[in-house]
Amino acid sequence: MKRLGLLGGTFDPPHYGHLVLAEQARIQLQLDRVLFIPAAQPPHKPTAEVTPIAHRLQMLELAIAGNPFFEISRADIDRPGPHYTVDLLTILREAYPEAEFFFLMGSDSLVDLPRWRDPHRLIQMTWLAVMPRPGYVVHMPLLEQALPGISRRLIWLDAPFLDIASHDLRRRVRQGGSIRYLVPPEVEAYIHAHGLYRNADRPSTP
Ligand SMILES: Nc1ncnc2c1ncn2[C@@H]1O[C@H](COP(=O)(O)OP(=O)(O)OP(=O)(O)O)[C@@H](O)[C@H]1O
Ligand SMILES: O=C(O)c1ccc[n+]([C@@H]2O[C@H](COP(=O)([O-])O)[C@@H](O)[C@H]2O)c1
Repeated sequence: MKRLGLLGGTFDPPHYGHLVLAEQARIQLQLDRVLFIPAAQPPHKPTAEVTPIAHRLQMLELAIAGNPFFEISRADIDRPGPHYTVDLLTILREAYPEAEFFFLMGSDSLVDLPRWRDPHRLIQMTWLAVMPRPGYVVHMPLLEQALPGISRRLIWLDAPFLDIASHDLRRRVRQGGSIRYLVPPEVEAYIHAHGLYRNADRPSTP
C-alpha cells in the first residue's frame, strides 16, 4: 500500500464529520486506504468521561461498514495509553515501511498540535491533511512560529464546513434530542439500543 490515510480519534460517537473527512481525503489525496484508529485513551480527554472503548469500536465498525477503502486499526487499543500520536506513527512505520502517511484531522486538532507530545518530530513523520472546522481558524504565522516548517507539511482539504461534533451529539442524546442525519443510522440505533449518553454516568462495557 503506497498512500495511507490515518484518522485517529475518540469517536465517542463516530459521525458524518469523521466520514466526510476520510472520504474527501481519500479522493483528493488519492489514498489507497484510510485507517480509522480509535484511541482507547486519548491524551487530551479525561479518561473518566470517555465511553468504554468496546462501545466506541463497535460504533466505528458500523459507521465504516460498506466502504472497502476504510479499515479499523487496533494500534491505539492494543498498547497501553495515553495514546500519543508520535508513538502511533512509530509503530505504524514498522508495520508499513513503504507507505506515505497522511494524518487526517480537523482544524481544531491543528490549532492544538503545538501542545501534543513531541510535535516537532511528529511533523517530520507524516503529512497533515486538514479539514476546516467551524469555530477553529488557524493562524498560520503563529502556528509556524510554534512549529517551524509545519506549512510545508500541511495539505488543506476542500470540504464543506460540517458543524457536527461528538460532544454536541452526546448532549443532544442526553437532553432527549435527535441525532438523526448527523450519524449513520446504524450508529444511531446502537446508541439507543445500548442506552449510551443518556446521563452523565458512563455506561459499562458491553
Ligand atoms: N465535523 C468535523 N469536521 C472536520 N474534522 C472533524 C470533524 N469532527 C471531527 N473531526 C476531526 O476528527 C478527529 C477525531 O475527532 P474526535 O473523535 O475527537 O471527534 P470530535 O467530534 O472532535 O469529538 P468531541 O466533540 O468530543 O471533541 C479530530 O482530528 C477532529 O478534528
Ligand atoms: O500525541 C498527542 O499528544 C495527542 C494529543 C491529543 C490528541 N491526539 C490524537 O489525536 C486524535 C484525536 O484526538 P481527540 O482527543 O481529538 O479525539 C487521536 O488519535 C489522539 O490520540 C494526540
